[in-house]
Amino acid sequence: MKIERVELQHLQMPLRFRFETSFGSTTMKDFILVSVYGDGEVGYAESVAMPDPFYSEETTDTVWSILEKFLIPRLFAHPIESPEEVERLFAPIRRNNMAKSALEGAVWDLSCKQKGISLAKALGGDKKVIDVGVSIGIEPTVDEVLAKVERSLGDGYKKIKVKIKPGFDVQVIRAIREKFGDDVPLMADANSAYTLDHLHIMKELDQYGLIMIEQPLAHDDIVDHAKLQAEISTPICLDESIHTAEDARKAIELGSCRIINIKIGRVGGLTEARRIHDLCQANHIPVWCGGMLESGVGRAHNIAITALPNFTIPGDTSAGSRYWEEDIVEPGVELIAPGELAVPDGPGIGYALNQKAVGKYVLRTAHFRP
Ligand SMILES: O=C(O)CCC(=O)c1ccccc1C(=O)O
Ligand SMILES: [Mg+2]
Repeated sequence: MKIERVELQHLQMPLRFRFETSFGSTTMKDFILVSVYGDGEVGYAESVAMPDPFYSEETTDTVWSILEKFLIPRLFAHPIESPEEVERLFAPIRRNNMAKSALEGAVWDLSCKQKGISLAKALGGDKKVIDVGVSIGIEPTVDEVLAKVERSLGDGYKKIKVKIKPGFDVQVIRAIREKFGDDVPLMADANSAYTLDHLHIMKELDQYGLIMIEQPLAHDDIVDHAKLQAEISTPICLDESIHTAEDARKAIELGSCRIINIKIGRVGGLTEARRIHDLCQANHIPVWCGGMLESGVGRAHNIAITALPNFTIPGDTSAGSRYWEEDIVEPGVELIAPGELAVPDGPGIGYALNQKAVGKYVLRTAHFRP
């Protein structure tokens, strides 16, 4: 593969809403856009690390640093035939999965554009349309959550995920069930806010027919999750605890979850994301694609991986206009029917960059050549 240069851009985009989870709240999306150039084409991807190390240990600045000091030099130093080889190239560097994923994803996009095939197809996905859901943050009041649920159901979203934390959990779920009924495909995401001491709350939540409870316990745990799963009938879904296919294998063996949320950035790239997908498929564990408030670039990558067959549960990749006044891709990532996104069939991610918008949001840029 011909790789001539790499560009890093640190972007800051204002969100249309304040997004709160059990670990913090944000009104600004801060990320690194990676562009890899070769043979007249450009591949794009974005890093999903946040400015603060609250969801994971990585931050926007650690991603920049690891890319600059280690990953980009390794990519330049070792010729590769295909994007599948990038993972092995980066393997000596421990963790830093979001940094790895940002560069690996841009190489995947570049490779697809050089070959003239879509990223979804290159990964082995053949869906033309994917079902998607929304992720609703913690709000100052239950009524504000209800208003967002109502709007999301109106847009036809196929899964409603609400964030919970101790003190803002059972009453939210109960209110949603009372107002919208038992048929709403509903789930809760705790972002590791609970321990086994909260078993009584988990047993209460267990009464509401949730599709799943996402990451109730510690971010680095799979043992207590197995104990909890044995106590409740609602499937547990792991997010923060799964960084590799090996993590997924162990969690499945232990019975720590019945569903896995795959985030390309959290697992270090598209190659590992697909490996986890395949492992889960072989073990009858359904998967779905999580979101990290991505710009259109990250959203396009999420759509491509969701085209794989074992992504049977609607993910968090909702329309770009929910998040942005002006996105950095053209056309915008928008619903083609209620709760449905199209899988582009153009080369690579299938969306073009809106350079004028990028120019509006960029804080710093750096260029790298072999
Ligand atoms: O709308 C989205 O992109 C999903 C948002 C979301 O749930 C999330 C956003 C940032 C960090 C962690 C999570 C999560 O899934 O836990
Ligand atoms: Mg989550």
